[in-house]
Amino acid sequence: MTRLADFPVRKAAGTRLTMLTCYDAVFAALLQETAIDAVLVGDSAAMVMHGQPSTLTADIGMIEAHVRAVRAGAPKLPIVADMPFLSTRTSTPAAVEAAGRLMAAGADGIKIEGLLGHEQLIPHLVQSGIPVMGHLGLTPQSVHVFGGYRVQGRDAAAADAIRQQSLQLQQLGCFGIVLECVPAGLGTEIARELQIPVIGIGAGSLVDGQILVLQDMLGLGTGRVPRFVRRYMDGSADVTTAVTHYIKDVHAGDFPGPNEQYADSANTGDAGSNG
Ligand SMILES: Nc1nc(=O)c2c([nH]1)NC[C@@H]1CN(c3ccc(C(=O)N[C@@H](CCC(=O)O)C(=O)O)cc3)CN21
Ligand SMILES: CC(C)C(=O)C(=O)O
Ligand SMILES: [Mg+2]
Repeated sequence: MTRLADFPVRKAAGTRLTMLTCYDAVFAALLQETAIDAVLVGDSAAMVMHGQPSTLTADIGMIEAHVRAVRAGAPKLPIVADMPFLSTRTSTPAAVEAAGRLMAAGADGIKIEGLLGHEQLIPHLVQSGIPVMGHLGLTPQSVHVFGGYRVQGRDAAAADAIRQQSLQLQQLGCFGIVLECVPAGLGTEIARELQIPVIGIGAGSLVDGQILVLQDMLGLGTGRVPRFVRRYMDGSADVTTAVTHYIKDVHAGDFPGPNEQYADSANTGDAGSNG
């Protein structure tokens, strides 16, 4: 595990950083025992955990509850928490209060989608003691502006805008940036230009680290997954098989067995409790 403050050091050392999303205490405890560098309590929780069609319904209370759960399951795991849709857009005091709630819930830093309109907020948060991660390329909170979850930065002008914005995020004090769904060549160039690590998701292999949604890589999703996902487990099939076995065992009277129930008090001499 790596402290968020060490992210730029890790880049300088040349070892790739690994992140996954995490929304709950069970997976947090499992991930803390691996060599994962940090987890993201992403606003993708709205889609993955709450069944919503986009991330727009995530709010500060939702992210805060998931941060609390992850921190409860993993006291030492570095946690980055997403600032949800519009939480940075109404005013600086509102954004500071929202970020403060995520930090108080156990986050070690926060992630903000996009640069434009955040030029004053990002250094203010960093100066206030809150490590900030940037997020460029496909920023899902702008799905309705993009007109879908599409690859970003395909033409020269768009690629240049993302490149300029990544440099600006570095100058504003971000400790790293997530770069989502851009051509691999653009990912490579941005990683080469920045001193802070570029954590890619659909940005090719020549960036400084990778992040995926945990349920996607475990095959626990229900629908279609993006092209950039590699499946390391067939989670949905394993869960269905286990539940099918349980139903079969109950119907057959095989569950519970002798060691999966309690003996009668009369037979054990246990007088029981009257409290
Ligand atoms: N489960 C999950 N995984 C994610 O990676 C994820 C979320 N949810 N929710 C928030 C965003 C949305 N994301 C997405 C969703 C879809 C595509 C997708 O289907 N992309 C097309 C690209 C098509 C193109 O422009 O060429 C693809 O075919 O991969 C990409 C990122 C990434 N994030
Ligand atoms: C996909 C990652 C980068 C994210 O922002 C999320 O899971 O919300
Ligand atoms: Mg997100």
